[in-house]
Amino acid sequence: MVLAAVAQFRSSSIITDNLTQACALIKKAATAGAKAIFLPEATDFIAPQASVAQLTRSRENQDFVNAIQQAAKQSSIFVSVGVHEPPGEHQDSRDSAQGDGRLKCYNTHLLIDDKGEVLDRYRKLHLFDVDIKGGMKILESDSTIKGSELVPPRASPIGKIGLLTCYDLRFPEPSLSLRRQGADILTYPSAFTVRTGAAHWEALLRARAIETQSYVLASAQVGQHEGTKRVSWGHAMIIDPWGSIVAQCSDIQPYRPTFCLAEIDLESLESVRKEMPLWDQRRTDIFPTL
Ligand SMILES: O=C(O)CNC(=O)[C@H](CS)NC(=O)CCC(=O)C(=O)O
Repeated sequence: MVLAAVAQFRSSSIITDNLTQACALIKKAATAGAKAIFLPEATDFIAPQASVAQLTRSRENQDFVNAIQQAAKQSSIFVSVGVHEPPGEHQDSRDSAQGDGRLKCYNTHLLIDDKGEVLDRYRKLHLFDVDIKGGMKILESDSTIKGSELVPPRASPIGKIGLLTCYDLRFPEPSLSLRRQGADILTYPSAFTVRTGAAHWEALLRARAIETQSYVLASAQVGQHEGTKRVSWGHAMIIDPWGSIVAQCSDIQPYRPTFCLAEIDLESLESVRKEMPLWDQRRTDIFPTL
């Protein structure tokens, strides 16, 4: 069995501050014995929409990913982290089809190994464009280009990791597809809103764990993001393949950067899947295979 750490903290618009707290958590999780740590969506910064394009292209933001890679290497730990990624170097031809002249970014989930190499780069497929009465109006697509592919699960010391992000949680298709491709662990670095988080966060995470019979690791932004109207729900947690919440970060205020830890037990994952063989029972004669 191996330990995984799932982080919870509040990113501001100061990239260097966010880097400092992320690196401190990486080190601490490694010292606690974790083989992988999962940092939230937008760990690099959360800022007003108007500054997203500029911050995404800033020097500090380039340095951010390099420094996280160094930290992973120094502490010999896998790191999953959500960042704003400028299109360009890794741009694919479909980006231009979505372009409307505005500078945009990808909402990218990076998986970095214990040598500091970026193994995978998943770009959020579903963008959070909503207008909720009593909640928030957010148009993520104003600043963000949607990704165009799912990344196959990646082998790691804690098992095969499937990469998703935040709002993707509401769509069962990518989690079913990742499970079919061999994932043991689904990861949802997030920044849920308070209104939708209170109503849906835990239910959705547990549903994804139960229906895929996989671990679900859900890191989260928490609290009020300075200079914006945004408040994040927190409640970062780890759910096992039976649907039990096996670890959860504190909800005591004032919020401090923190993580929760849980053993990833792939043997019990296999017995859950064997005892209730959902994958052999799927009606692929009636429903399409995802
Ligand atoms: O880029 C950033 O600044 C960070 N990204 C986010 O906060 C994203 C897009 S605005 N948030 C969500 O997807 C929340 C989903 C949610 O709350 C729900 O599904 O209910």
